[in-house]
Amino acid sequence: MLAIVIGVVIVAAIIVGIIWFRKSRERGSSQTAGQAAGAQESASSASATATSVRSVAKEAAAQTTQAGPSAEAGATAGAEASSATDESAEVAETTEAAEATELDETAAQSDAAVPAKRTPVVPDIAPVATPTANEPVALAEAAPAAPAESAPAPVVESPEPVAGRLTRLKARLAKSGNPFGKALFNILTKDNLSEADWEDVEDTLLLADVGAEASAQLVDDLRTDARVTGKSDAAEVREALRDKLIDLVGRDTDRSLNAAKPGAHKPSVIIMVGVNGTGKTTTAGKLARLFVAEGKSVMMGAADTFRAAAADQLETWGARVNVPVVRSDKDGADPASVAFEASAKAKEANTDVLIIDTAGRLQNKANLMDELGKIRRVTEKNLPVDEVLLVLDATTGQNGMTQAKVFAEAIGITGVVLSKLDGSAKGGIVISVQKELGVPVKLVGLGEGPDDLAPFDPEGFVDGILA
Ligand SMILES: Nc1nc2c(ncn2[C@@H]2O[C@H](COP(=O)(O)OP(=O)(O)OP(=O)(O)O)[C@@H](O)[C@H]2O)c(=O)[nH]1
Repeated sequence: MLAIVIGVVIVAAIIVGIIWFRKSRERGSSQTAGQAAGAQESASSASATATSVRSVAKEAAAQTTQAGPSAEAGATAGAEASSATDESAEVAETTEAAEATELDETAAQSDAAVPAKRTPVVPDIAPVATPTANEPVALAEAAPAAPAESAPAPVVESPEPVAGRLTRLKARLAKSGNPFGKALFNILTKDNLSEADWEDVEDTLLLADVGAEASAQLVDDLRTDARVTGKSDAAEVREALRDKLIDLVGRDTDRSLNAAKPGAHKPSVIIMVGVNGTGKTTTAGKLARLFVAEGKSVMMGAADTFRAAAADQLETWGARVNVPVVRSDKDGADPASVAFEASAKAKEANTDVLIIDTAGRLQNKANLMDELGKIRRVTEKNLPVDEVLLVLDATTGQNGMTQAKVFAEAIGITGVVLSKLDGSAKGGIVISVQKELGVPVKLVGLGEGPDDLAPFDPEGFVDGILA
């Protein structure tokens, strides 16, 4: 009996032991499962962070993809136009590209931090980020060099000093087929001048476009001068003739440009007028150089909107001596609006001189009056007009005189530029134009070279035509 009881107790103890062992095993495995779930959660959150960084990286990479071609376009535009807008666009695009690269690297680092979840995502990033991020960076590095290569700094010239220009050009004047003074001298040094010789003197003057009135006056003066009629030596005849010619040209006339006078307005405005083809644009360019040679600051206004190439021509002249040109990009724009803008800009920049080029091709006097009057009026809203220079082609002689009078009536001129005197046999126009228009010849054009414009000097001119 005792043995049976002991056996039952042992069996019960074994059963309790088994139950306890099982329960404790179950508790242990649920803890492990919880820990496993926690670990899984952290892994997912790390993965989420990585995914969000990647999505920023993707976005940046997408911007980079867009930035690629536009940066290229920007670089090209910058090279061609050196536009500030393009440059800043380029800078912005370049920054985006660099940021994209940076973000991409960050994303890659984050990925590296969660190797377990990274494997399926990496191929997503890699193909997008790598090629597109690198392209613009390469372009960005190349971009600053591009404008320097395609737009070399223009060479700025130093114009020839003004003093002595006419001396240099005197020889050209003598060779120009213009030495009517020399023809006169040859007649006047003959012995016993006959009436026919005096007629030859007058004809020579008329052919040289001295004008009827001035020619008759000169012949009278010479006939009464004992140094000429008294059959004295050649040197005396030459001296007498030289004196008379200088008097006729105007020995003491004030020929200085108003802009160069003490107390000139600043900016001092000069308007160039004249018939088409006389050399207005060329003279405006040469005149700018003349002022630059004197150390003055200059601006030009391209109000010749009639001839399409005139503004380009003026810009080329300006660029050579660093003189800015105000122009319209539209062909046939209102010349008065260009003059207005030019005078406003010159005033703002406080330049010493503003030179305004105008068109010469006007059908009739009413048109001319309207256009030139308007140019003058709108300019005067900003600045007073100190000078109106009429450019007269010396080769056209008396024909040009009629047109010159129309311009003088239309706008009122303060001086004449006699262009193309180097190729003219009609240098006498210097005398007749002054007599008929009542204004001095202030400048002469003696060639197509940039510095072939000189202040008119009566003695130098007479010496040139007597040589
Ligand atoms: N030989 C010589 N040629 C000159 C001189 N001045 C101007 N020219 C030439 O004359 C031609 C016409 O000059 P432009 O300046 O274009 O004439 P423009 O008056 O502005 O002409 P439009 O705009 O049509 O009214 C050009 O070939 C110039 O080189 C000069 O003093 N001597």
